[in-house]
This record gives sequence, structure tokens and C-alpha cells, in this order.
Amino acid sequence: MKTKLNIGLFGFGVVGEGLYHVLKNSRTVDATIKKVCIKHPDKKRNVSENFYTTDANEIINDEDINLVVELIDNADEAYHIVKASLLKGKSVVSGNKKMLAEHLEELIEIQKKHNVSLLYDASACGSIPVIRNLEEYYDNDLLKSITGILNGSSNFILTKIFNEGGDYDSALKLAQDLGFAESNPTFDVEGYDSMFKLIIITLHAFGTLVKPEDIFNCGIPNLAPCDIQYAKEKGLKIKLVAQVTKLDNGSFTMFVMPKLVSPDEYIYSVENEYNGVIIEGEYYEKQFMFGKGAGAFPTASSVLSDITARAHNYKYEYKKHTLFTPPTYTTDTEVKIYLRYRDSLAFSHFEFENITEKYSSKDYSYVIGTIKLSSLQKVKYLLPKLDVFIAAV
Ligand SMILES: NC(=O)C1=CN([C@@H]2O[C@H](COP(=O)(O)OP(=O)(O)OC[C@H]3O[C@@H](n4cnc5c(N)ncnc54)[C@H](OP(=O)(O)O)[C@@H]3O)[C@@H](O)[C@H]2O)C=CC1
Ligand SMILES: N[C@@H](CC=O)C(=O)O
Repeated sequence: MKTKLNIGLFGFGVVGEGLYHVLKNSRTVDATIKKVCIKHPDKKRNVSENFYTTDANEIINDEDINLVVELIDNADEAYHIVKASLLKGKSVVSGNKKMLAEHLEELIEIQKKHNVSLLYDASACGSIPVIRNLEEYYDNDLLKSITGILNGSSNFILTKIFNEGGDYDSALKLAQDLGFAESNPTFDVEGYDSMFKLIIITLHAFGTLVKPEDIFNCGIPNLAPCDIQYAKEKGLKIKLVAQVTKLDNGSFTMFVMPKLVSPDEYIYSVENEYNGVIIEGEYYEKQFMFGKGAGAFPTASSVLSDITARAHNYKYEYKKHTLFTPPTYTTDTEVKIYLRYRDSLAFSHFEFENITEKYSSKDYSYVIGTIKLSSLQKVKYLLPKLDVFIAAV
């Protein structure tokens, strides 16, 4: 049975406005935006319609509205909006990965109790339909790993630096102007956005929900010309990569960090705001999903797909989370990294298991070696203060 949807939309920024246009052009879904809740009533809008409000309750308490689409840039406020909407018996579509990664456990319970649906394919990899595919198609036992470029802005910056000799600040500014970056772009460049997405992906891939503070993430703000030179001399590129991998003992591990990528890897050619996700399984080796990971229309098209799914009464069942015993998460595993540093005090924070290569000059040094992920996790919050650059090898 198909349901007619009356939408209450929160947010009319890059994605919200994108959705307005995409929905207008849709010929298949019977859905209308009834009200749009925004934050700044005096902001000049490109769309002049009589549907704006700044009062969230005008949507949450409107009995006519049967679907809330949450596309705001504040995770804490989004949490309250989404929770209140679900409690009122309204289904929700959201793109807010930070809010989801932090509150999914509670929100899943609420949606079950109130027999509503919370869909969020746009929260991971923009236009790439990764979540619904992991939920519906990929079987828990067959999946071995998921590795990907999950953040469009950092990939855009790295592309500008590597391919065009651009500088970091101008590339970040351009990513912001094009609507790719988060309102707080630290999330993009320090690997937090990728990490939130990886948490959501992991829940739908393996059934386990991992807390953000338990995952090692680092990013690209400290990338220096010497790191780029190192990569280029070896014929490699640097990409910000998120990875979740099953281990031989049945548990799994995950992290987000820059990676030195060789031309034979699928993600080597993923450039600009595109994302790429490699799904590795027991019997099919590798599959690759590729598409725009950020931007108004690519993201809005994913939101539209969730709206259409909801019109057909679709909901995630979280089968791997509820019907099986999900694998446990561990950081008790080793990763091989390139660590560039400038002084021995910075280096002293890293407890390497073994070092296979060392280089030192008057300007900088680097080592390549293996280190426990648990040991990296201990220095996670210190990293932004150290002049070091880390990349998985
Ligand atoms: N941009 C992208 O490519 C992608 C974004 N996302 C996610 O989508 C969401 C929206 O991103 P984006 O469109 O880029 O963000 P923008 O900053 O462009 O827009 C944010 C919108 O939220 C509104 N807003 C903020 N707080 C509130 C509130 N409390 N109540 C009502 N409205 C509010 C703002 O109102 P006002 O206009 O009045 O300022 C604005 O319209 C974020 O969660 C983001 O992570 C997901 C995938 C891709
Ligand atoms: N800021 C994000 C937007 C999409 O999730 C990104 O750059 O990928």
C-alpha cells in the first residue's frame, strides 16, 4: 500500500533547498512539503513560498504531517526534533550522521515502540545507496570489510592539493562555498564526519553499534609538503579512508585515517567530492560503489529515495542487530603507519611495536612501522596539538 506523505521539513540550507527542487521534479512520489522550519527568519530565501516557520511545534504538533524530514546543521537540536517527532508517531528521514551516530540506540527503540520509521541513507556517502544495500542485501557472515572515502570535502581538498597543486585553505574555502563542508568543517577534515558515517555503516553491515569515543580517527589538517612529496615519489596518493574489518577471531576493528593509496586500489581514482566504498566478501572478493558524496542535489536525491521508501512503508529492521549475536569491536590489533614528525617529544607519544623504515633530515623525520590501534586511540585527542602526520600504509 502506498501512503500519501505530508512533509514537515526542518532546514532549508544546501540539502533542504535541494530537496525542495528534487521533490518538485519527482513524478513518482506522492509527497508535498507542507511546512519548513528554519532558524533565521530574516535570511533571504531563493524560494518564496508561504511555508516557513521558526516554531518547531508547528510541525511536530501538526496531525496532518506524517513525515518529518530533518536537514539541519546542528546535531543536538536535530536530536530533540527527531526524538519529539518519533514520539508523536511521525516517521522521520534524516541526513544528520553526527546525531545518528550519537543517539541511534535510543532512537531505534523509540521507533520500534511507536511503530514508526527512521530512515537515513543520506547520512552516509550522499548519493550512494550504501545503507539500504547493507541492510537488505549483504549478509552478515559474508561480509569481510568495508573500506571507503566517506567524506566529500576532505577528498575535494586532497584532490585540489594533489592534482592541481592547490593550497589547503583555498581548497577548504571552495568546499565550503560549494556546500560540501559541514558548518563546522573540523568534522570533515579531522575525520569525525567519516567516523560518524562509519558507525552507521557498521551497524547495518555487522549489527554492532560502536560509540564515537571508542574509535580512532585522525585527519588531514597537518598534511605538509613533505608528506605530499613522499607520496608522489612513491607513485601514491593520500586519501582520507574509513575502514571496518572483520578479524580472524570473529571480532572486528575500525578506524578513520589518511591512507597512502596505490594506483591499483579502486579508491585511487575517486576524486573531488566523490565517495567510493569497497565492500569485501567471502565469496565475491570485492565490489565497489562510487558516486557523489556531498552537495545539494546528490544528497537530496538520497533523501528523496528515503521519502519514496517511506511512501511504501519501508523501515529498517536491523536484523543483524536483533536476530544474531553481533561481533564485538576491538582495538587490540596492529596497523602499519607512516608517521611524520618534527621533534622527538612528539614522536615519544607513539609506542611502535616495530619500525621498518626511518628517515631524518634537519626539517622533519618519518618512520614506517606497526603500532597497536589501542595505542593510537590513546593519543587521539592529543593529535590536533602535535605537528605530526599519520597515514595508514
Ligand atoms: N551538504 C551536504 O553535502 C550534505 C549534508 N548532510 C547533512 O545534512 C544536514 C544539512 O546540511 P546542509 O544543508 O549542508 O546545512 P546548511 O548549513 O546549508 O543548512 C542548515 C539549515 O538548517 C537550519 N537550521 C539550523 N538549526 C535549526 C533549527 N534548530 N531549527 C530549524 N532549522 C534549523 C538553517 O536555518 P537558516 O536557513 O534559517 O539558517 C539552515 O536552513 C546536516 O546534518 C549535514 O551533515 C548530509 C549529506 C551531505
Ligand atoms: N560534509 C560532508 C557532507 C556529506 O555528508 C562531506 O563533505 O562529505
